[in-house]
Amino acid sequence: MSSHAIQHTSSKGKNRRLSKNKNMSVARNVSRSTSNTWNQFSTIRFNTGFPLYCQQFRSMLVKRVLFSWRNWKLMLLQLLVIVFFATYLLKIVDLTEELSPRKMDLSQYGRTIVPYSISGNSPMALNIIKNLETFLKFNNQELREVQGNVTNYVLESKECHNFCIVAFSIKAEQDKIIFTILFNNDAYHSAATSLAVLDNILFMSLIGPNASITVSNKPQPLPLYGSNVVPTNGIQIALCLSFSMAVVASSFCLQTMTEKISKAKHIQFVSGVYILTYWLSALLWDLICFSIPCCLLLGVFTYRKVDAFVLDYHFLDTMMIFMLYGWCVVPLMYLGSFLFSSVAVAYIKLTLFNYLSTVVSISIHTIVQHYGKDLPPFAQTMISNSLMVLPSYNFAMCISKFFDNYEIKKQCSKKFQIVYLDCRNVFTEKNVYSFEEHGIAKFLIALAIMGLFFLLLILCLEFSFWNLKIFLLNKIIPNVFQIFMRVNKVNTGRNDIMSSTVIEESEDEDVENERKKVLAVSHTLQNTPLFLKELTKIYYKCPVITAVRNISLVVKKSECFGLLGLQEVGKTATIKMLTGEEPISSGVVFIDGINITENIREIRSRIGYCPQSDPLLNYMTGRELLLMYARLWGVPEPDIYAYVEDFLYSMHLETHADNFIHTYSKGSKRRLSTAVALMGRPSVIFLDEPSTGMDPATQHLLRDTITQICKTGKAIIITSHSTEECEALCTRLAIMVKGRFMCLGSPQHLKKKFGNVYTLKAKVDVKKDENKLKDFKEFIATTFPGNIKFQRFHGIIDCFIPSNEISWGKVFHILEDAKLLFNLEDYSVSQITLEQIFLTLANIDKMETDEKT
Ligand SMILES: Nc1ncnc2c1ncn2[C@@H]1O[C@H](COP(=O)(O)OP(=O)(O)OP(=O)(O)O)[C@@H](O)[C@H]1O
Repeated sequence: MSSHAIQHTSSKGKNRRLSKNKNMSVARNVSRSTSNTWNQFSTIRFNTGFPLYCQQFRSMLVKRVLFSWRNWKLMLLQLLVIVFFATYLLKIVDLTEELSPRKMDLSQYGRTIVPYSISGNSPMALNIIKNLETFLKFNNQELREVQGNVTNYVLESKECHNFCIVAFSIKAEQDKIIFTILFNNDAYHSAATSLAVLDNILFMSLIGPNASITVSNKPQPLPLYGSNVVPTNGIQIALCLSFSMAVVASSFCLQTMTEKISKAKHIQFVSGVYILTYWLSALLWDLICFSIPCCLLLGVFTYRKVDAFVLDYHFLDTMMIFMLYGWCVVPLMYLGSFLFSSVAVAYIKLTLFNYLSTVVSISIHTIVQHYGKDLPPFAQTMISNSLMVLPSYNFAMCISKFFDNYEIKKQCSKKFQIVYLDCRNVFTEKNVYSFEEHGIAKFLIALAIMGLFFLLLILCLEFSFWNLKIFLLNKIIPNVFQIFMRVNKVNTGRNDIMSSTVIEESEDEDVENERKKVLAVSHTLQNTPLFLKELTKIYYKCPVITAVRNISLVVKKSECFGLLGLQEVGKTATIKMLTGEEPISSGVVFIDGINITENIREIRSRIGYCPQSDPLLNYMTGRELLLMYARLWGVPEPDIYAYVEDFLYSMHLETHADNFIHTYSKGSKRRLSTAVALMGRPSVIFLDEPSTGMDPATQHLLRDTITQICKTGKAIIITSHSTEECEALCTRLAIMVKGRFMCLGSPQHLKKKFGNVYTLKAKVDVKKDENKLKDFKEFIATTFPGNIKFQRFHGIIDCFIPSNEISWGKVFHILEDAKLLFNLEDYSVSQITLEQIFLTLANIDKMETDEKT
């Protein structure tokens, strides 16, 4: 069956490429082929149970892999940022615990002036001055002899104030020479440098002009702080990694957010994907992705010689810490994505959250450790335990303590131990995985438990989200609103804000009959594909918007029902309620006998849905997307390629099948979204303006496809602005105005019912007499009594006159007489079309207003 379908498809595709102008004949061929195709589909045995679960898991995993693969530039950029930051920050921290020595020589200060004064006459003193001159010349310094006391010169010379670091006073007496060195107390290390200069010239005087002494200032290792003498580098390393980790972790919200915003997630659930499959496959792939930057960080540790994390198989421990952090933080990012409605905002805010939560939690931890001794023990425990809710805190603690533990053991095993270290056994022999103060066991366990908790929270939210939403939107918000209204009424004396929800208006006979039918035999009709009773949708904004008002309807198998209406009349709101995108405010909806409010998950696997905006995954090709949805529905693998090929063909998409969706035109995207909605085995298919942006040939093709699908027993609900489309497709339709059905019935019925009307268009010459227009209106109203609706534009009157008992001849006779009487320039009378019925009913408010004026 399948291979036959593919051959059939390709030959037809070739025909179409031969001539662009044969679109209509192609459409007819398609009609023949699709009717066979849809019949063949009804014989496919869809997978269920475990095979379906595996198939769905596979398709969800493939989707994630494609997202990462196709966004490789973004991923690469992220990896580079992570490696760069980690490498750079670890360099700043300088982990070689011994600080580098600083040379104590004058050239460190640039070119300086070295003033000296000499008194007395001694060959030795002269030799020393000579050596001083040689030494300073070699170091590019200026030697300057001053007369009198050098101290006075230093005090009085402005130049010396800025450029003198060292000054000499040499006093030769009978049996001794007195050297006095003055050093600039404002400059760092000037005392040591001055002595180094003196030592050098004395050494040169003793050994010879080539002798020299290099003096360096080399600090001791940094003292180690804390009650139990714990090095501080661990915390610094954790802080260095925190930014990289924040960037990586928050990137896992990207795909989830994209799918949520484009409604692709909703459509995947509508296509039957299990909640568990959706999230577990996402988590599995994201953890695999998370391991890549972690491996790179191990490389950075090796390069920066952070031995604690790599030597002696410690890279395995480090990897375990990283992966446990991933397990915990990735579900948290998924949860975070529930809060936002923009991908960029979510990414930035979650990155900030991850980074700041590390910095803040470590700061709190440090403050409590050093200054919290006055706090009662239970308060200390409570603070540190509450911080353990944060994945970033647990991760930072694991990294810090793991590093500190290794370093203490390393330092204590040296022959000469650092004086500040406490190398008692209690600190050196403790296992790093212990629950003691230096151990990381409790943080690892916290990461594992919190990860599981976040994952369960996601699943709980997904399972109970619908009920929560119903509770919030139908119980809490209306009550809060009522209270607000009462307060408002008391304060302002007004009572008009809610009044829009309780307007009682007379109803069309057919609409009323449908309601009566629904109310009378609701128990037997509930098993039909779609059953709605008194469906209402209220948006609690200011002012309150009643988007859908008490509509009742039954749609049977093989029926295509059209919702026709102008913009903002409640078509999409109705569809959103019927597909579980939004909860109903009041009323009852049954799909296949299942109550939508009580069992939304069961409902989702029985509907197909094409929303108004295309719920597509732009990084996939059309074929990949349809393959994914076919797998979600459980189409068996041997049939799946032919199945998808037939959908591509029936939607005229086979030439674009292997192009990325982001390159598709609006019309092609619409066709692909429609194909997604028609796939699988839903009982009811909802198509919200499916033909928007399609060319006429493709619209024709779509109509054929929908007609054929209807014949297989599915019910289709379609919203449209086009009467032509509804007339061609729908077995019944309703025209919606202000959230209500204005009329309901088959296109023929509506034409018959509203067709006993003539449309009269007349142009009155108002230049001669402006009152003629008004007079002519009154004349029409009295001559053709009944339901006359007027529209007026610049002297042209457009109105409907009842055709009951008035023949064409009589109408023309009356109008010929009126032509002279009312200065008619021209007029025409014709039979009303469905479009005019639609426009008349849809515009009824505007016309009523016009009529009053
Ligand atoms: N989420 C919402 N919050 C508040 N008001 C809303 C919301 N969604 C729809 N509405 C309001 O409900 C009314 C009906 O909107 P709806 O989207 O159902 O119109 P529509 O008939 O589908 O129009 P269109 O043909 O343009 O899609 C409008 O007044 C709209 O502003």
